[in-house]
Amino acid sequence: MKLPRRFFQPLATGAPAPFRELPVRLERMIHFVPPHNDKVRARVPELAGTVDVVLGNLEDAVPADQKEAARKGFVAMAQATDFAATGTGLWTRINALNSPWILDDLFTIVAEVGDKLDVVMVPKVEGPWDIHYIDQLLAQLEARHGVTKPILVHAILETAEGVANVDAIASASPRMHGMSLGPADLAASRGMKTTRVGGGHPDYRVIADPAGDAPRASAQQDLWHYTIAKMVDACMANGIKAFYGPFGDFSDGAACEAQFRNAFLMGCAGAWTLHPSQVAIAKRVFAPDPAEVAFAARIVEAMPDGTGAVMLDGKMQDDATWKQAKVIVDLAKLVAAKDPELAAVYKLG
Ligand SMILES: CC(=O)SCCNC(=O)CCNC(=O)[C@H](O)C(C)(C)COP(=O)(O)OP(=O)(O)OC[C@H]1O[C@@H](n2cnc3c(N)ncnc32)[C@H](O)[C@@H]1OP(=O)(O)O
Ligand SMILES: CC(=O)C(=O)O
Ligand SMILES: [Mg+2]
Repeated sequence: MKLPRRFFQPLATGAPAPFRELPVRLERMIHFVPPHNDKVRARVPELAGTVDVVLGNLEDAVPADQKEAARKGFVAMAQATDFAATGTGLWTRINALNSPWILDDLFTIVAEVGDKLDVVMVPKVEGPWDIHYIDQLLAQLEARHGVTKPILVHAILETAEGVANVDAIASASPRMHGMSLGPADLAASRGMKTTRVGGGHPDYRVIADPAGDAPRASAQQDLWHYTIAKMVDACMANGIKAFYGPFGDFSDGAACEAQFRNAFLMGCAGAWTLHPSQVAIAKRVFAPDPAEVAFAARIVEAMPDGTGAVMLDGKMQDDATWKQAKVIVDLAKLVAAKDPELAAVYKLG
């Protein structure tokens, strides 16, 4: 374990000091772009104003013979658009630590566009040692290329070993931005019997006790509940953010919305969008319900210093519900600052 006083020291001479607190940003969706696809990449300047984060994906879903094209495409798209002008995050997902591509990914991207990059997403993180490696390497590259803003790290939770080490991953470095569930690789790593990318499974259910000859009620359960809860606790305990990952069935918007909403209610800040049709779903889900915002605002107003006990509509409010209300009101303010339509609905001062 590193000494507490050394935790926030830069890991290379000339590298920027790590953030003490994460920058406050609205990240309802991390929109995946395949940078080797010229047609999709050409849309990025227009897309950037409509999503909270644009991520250039270099890992899975990019064929091995297109890895170099994806890397070059990412550099081109990062150079072509002023993401900061619209408050849009620019992220990349690099290849895995054991792949032949990761060094070229980081060496090229930090050299070419390190000053524009907000977050590096690292796949298949198994334990804190993976984060320490990336942390050190990024510091060396930041120093070499004069990058002045620290590049953050986001881990994908997608192996059984990673889940076992989730707390240690979350606290591995002040560079940690957050974590996303990777349901496809995680299912494979765990030996789960599903070919789906996220979402439920019709055979994962509970069944009511028999009651005579009546048909027994049965309901599908959420395969990801345990992992999301564990990830949210690890992230929030360490002041970083949790995200649902991808939902692979683009044809089933309702199921995507239900899965995203469960994650939102459980504490996640956002989810991945792989297809344009999922952006509107994420916008709908990862903004608080206007009726909840109105009630939360009444709680905050009724308890100006956040202490005591009051009754609102027959419901007891105290210091704890004030904190719950603050979560909702603070998020609504963040959303309102970016979305004039919701700002008009929320009517927050
Ligand atoms: C398990 C994991 O690791 S998940 C993360 C890895 N996976 C990814 O990153 C996949 C990202 N998404 C994609 O690459 C694409 O959506 C694909 C290849 C899966 C499907 O693409 P298509 O077959 O073109 O889908 P579809 O025809 O429905 O697309 C409709 C339009 O949206 C565009 N589009 C599709 N995906 C995207 C995207 N992610 N961003 C922007 N535009 C997109 C298409 O180019 C198409 O444009 P057009 O109407 O002008 O022709
Ligand atoms: C998100 C991801 O990479 C996975 O599900 O495997
Ligand atoms: Mg994966």
